[in-house]
Amino acid sequence: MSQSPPSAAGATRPEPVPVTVLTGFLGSGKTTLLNRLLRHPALADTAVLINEFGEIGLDHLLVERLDGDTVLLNAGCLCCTVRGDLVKALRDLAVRIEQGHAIRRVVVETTGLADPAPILQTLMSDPLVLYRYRLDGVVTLVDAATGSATLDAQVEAVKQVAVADRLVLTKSDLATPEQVSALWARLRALNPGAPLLNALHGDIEPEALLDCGLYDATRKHPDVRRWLDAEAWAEGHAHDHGHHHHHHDANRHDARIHSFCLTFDDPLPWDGLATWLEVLTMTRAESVLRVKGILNLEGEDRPVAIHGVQHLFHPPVKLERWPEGDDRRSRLVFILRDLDRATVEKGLRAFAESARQQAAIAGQG
Ligand SMILES: Nc1nc2c(ncn2[C@@H]2O[C@H](COP(=O)(O)OP(=O)(O)OP(=O)(O)O)[C@@H](O)[C@H]2O)c(=O)[nH]1
Repeated sequence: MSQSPPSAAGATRPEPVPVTVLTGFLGSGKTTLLNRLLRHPALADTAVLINEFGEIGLDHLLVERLDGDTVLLNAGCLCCTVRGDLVKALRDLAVRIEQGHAIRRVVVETTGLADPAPILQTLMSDPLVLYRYRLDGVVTLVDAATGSATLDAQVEAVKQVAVADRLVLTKSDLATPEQVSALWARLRALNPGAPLLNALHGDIEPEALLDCGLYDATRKHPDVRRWLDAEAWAEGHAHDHGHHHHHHDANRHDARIHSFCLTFDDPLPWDGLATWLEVLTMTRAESVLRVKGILNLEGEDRPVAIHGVQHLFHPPVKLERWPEGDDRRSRLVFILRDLDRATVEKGLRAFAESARQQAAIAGQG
C-alpha cells in the first residue's frame, strides 16, 4: 500500500467498466439468475465471463445469450490457474472496448467451489485491469434448502457469504419458513452489511444487485453511506460475531469469521495507518478477507476511501467531499477470519499513536 495519500481522483482515466462478481455454492442458482438478468435492458452491453471447475466447461452452454461477449474460463480453479485467464480475458475485452465495442458492464460468474478472494485480487492488482475496470460488487447466492448444511461443511461457502456486498437467497420454495428464517439470521450474523434479497428461479430486479460499489453509474458522486453501510455494524452488531451466536447454532466456520466496524473520532495519520495495514496484510494475509473504509486523515480536508482483499489494496481514492451531514469520523469495516477485533483495534491505535509521536518529534527538530 502506498505510503502517501492519493493526490487526485481519477485524472484522465477513462470511465472504468463496473465488474460484478457472481458467486455462490455449487447449484445455488447462479446460471439461472444470470440468464434472467441478461434479458433485462439494464444489462444490455454486458460481457459475461464464466469460470468452470473441471476440464470441460458446460455452464456456458446453459447461459442462453452466448455471443462474442461471453468468455469461458475453464481448466481449473480460480485460486490457481484461472487468475491469469481472467486477466487475459479482461485485457482482451479492454482492447475491444478501445476499438469501440459497446461494453458497459462485466459479470464474472465463478465456479461454485471458488474462494472469491483471488478474483477480487485480480481486479485490484493487474495495472491494466485496474485502469479499465472497477469492482462494483460481489453478489453471493445461497440456496435456502441446502445453504445451512453447505455453510457447516464448506469453509469456502462461508467466505463467499462473508465478502458479499449483496446476499441472495435462492430456492426458498424448497425450504420451510423456519429454515429460511434460521438461514437469514445466520447470514445476517456473518455479514451484517450486505442487504439480504430473495430470488425465486432467478427472478430479481437488476437494480438490487448492480451499482453497489462506491460509484453508481447514474450518479456523479460516490455514495459512501450505501457503499460502506457502517451503520449496519453499529446497530447491535458492534461486537465480534464470534461471541454472538445465541440466535442460531454456532458453527466452527461461522465462529472464525469476525466482522465489525471501527470508528475514530480524531483524524488519523496516514503513515501510521498505511504501515499498520501493511504489517497486518503481510503477516495475516489469509485472515484479512475484506477491508473497506472511509478515512478522515490528518492534514486532509477530503475523505479518502480504501478497499482491500487479503494482502492487496485498491489504490486509495480521494473523494470530492464528505457527504452532507456526515460526522466525518473515520470508519473502517473489517471482515476477518481467525483474527479478532481487539487485536486489530489495538494494533491500529498503537501504529497511529506512534506515527503522531514521530511527527511531533520531527516537528520539534
Ligand atoms: N425450485 C427452485 N429451483 C431453482 C431455483 N433457482 C434455481 N433452481 C434450479 O437449481 C438448479 C441449479 O441451478 P443453476 O442455475 O444451474 O446453479 P449454478 O449455481 O449455476 O450451478 P453450478 O454452475 O453447478 O455451480 C437448476 O436446476 C435450477 O433450475 C429456485 O428458486 N427454486
